[in-house]
Amino acid sequence: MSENSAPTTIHVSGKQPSEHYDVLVGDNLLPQLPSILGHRVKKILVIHPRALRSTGELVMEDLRSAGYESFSAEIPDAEEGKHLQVAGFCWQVLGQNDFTRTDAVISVGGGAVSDLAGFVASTWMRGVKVIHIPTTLLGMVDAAVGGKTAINTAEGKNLVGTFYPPLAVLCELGTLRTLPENELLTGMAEVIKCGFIADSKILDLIENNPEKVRDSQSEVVRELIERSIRVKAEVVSEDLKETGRREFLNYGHTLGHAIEHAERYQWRHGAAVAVGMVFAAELSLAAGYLNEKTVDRTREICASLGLPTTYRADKWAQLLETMRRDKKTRGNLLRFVVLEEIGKPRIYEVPDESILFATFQEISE
Ligand SMILES: NC(=O)c1ccc[n+]([C@@H]2O[C@H](COP(=O)([O-])OP(=O)(O)OC[C@H]3O[C@@H](n4cnc5c(N)ncnc54)[C@H](O)[C@@H]3O)[C@@H](O)[C@H]2O)c1
Ligand SMILES: O=C(O)C(=O)C[C@@H](O)[C@H](O)[C@H](O)COP(=O)(O)O
Ligand SMILES: [Zn+2]
Repeated sequence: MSENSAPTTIHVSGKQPSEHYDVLVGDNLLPQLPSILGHRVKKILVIHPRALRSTGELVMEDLRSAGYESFSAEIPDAEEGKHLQVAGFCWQVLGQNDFTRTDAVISVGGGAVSDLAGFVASTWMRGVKVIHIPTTLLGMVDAAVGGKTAINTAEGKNLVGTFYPPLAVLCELGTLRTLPENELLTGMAEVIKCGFIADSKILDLIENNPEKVRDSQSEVVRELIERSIRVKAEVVSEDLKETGRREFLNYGHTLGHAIEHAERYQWRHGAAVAVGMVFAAELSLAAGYLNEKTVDRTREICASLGLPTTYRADKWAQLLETMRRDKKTRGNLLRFVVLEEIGKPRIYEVPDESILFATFQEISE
């Protein structure tokens, strides 16, 4: 793919002016930062993990040459970064450097970084601007878009957070060059999710391009990124605060988050979501909505990318306990996103927990 191909702009809208922003996908997007930030911003905190130190420095150099005062906060890697203490460290850096309400935060990293940085920006002085520069596939197609921010607590994943739309999202495709293959493939789980809940062309593209789908710089991966962002942008533009349709983006996540918690976050989010999607497809079948062919397709497409499709049988009691704290739960009522058919998700209110256990037998080893 040419490094100079024109960027694609996908607009996210909302009820308030602050809920409108662009997601840019392409190469050499950093020069656009000053026009996005505007002239009132003076100081910028760049939040990144150690693995993205050199990319963070590049961003800071660009900002300095554009006249901004820039600072960095290097945070622990991956899920270790989504902790209250890490947010506290970032608030300290903002405080010690006299950041005011007109200053800004930029995240450089995967979904763990944009979740944490978004949370920090939304709470510092009750909200300063944030721009996300996602450097993983998963960050580009999902985490950096849509305004959900989060940290974990001992009891579960993403239990504390805010809805806080960014000022912009810059998906620099070149940053994916250094992404390990496992990160690219686990990110594909969220792409597959978009395929099942909204855009079946995504599934065709993955099935028909087994090699290109593993090449982060291929046209196929770019198309998958853009299609997935469009799915997410469309949903969150209508329902930022998850009062309805946004719950569909949680397909595969009820069990997925419980697996991440059971594994003490040693599994990647996308890997856990892959198992969660197979479970959700089986539950859709057990509930009488979905056909067996689509369940098989779910298993096959995940397996074709090396994503897990089964989980430990002995963990059921722990998983069920954690799922009771899922954000879709209402009182004692567990609620799952299921499919009627591809592109037609719906909510299933679990009438009797025995159906969950029976479904788990279909995916446990
Ligand atoms: N807010 C949302 O809407 C939303 C949506 C989906 C997922 N999430 C969250 O996102 C997180 C998962 O995101 P993720 O899969 O990006 O994981 P991650 O942020 O943990 O990054 C995965 C790994 O890739 C490394 N990395 C990142 N970019 C790299 C690059 N360009 N080159 C080399 N290494 C690189 C990171 O250092 C890390 O070790 C989870 O915490 C999940 O809950 C949030
Ligand atoms: O954006 C959303 O809404 C999603 O559900 C997207 C998910 O892929 C993502 O993992 C999200 O962080 C899960 O949110 P949560 O509310 O279940 O914590
Ligand atoms: Zn997710």
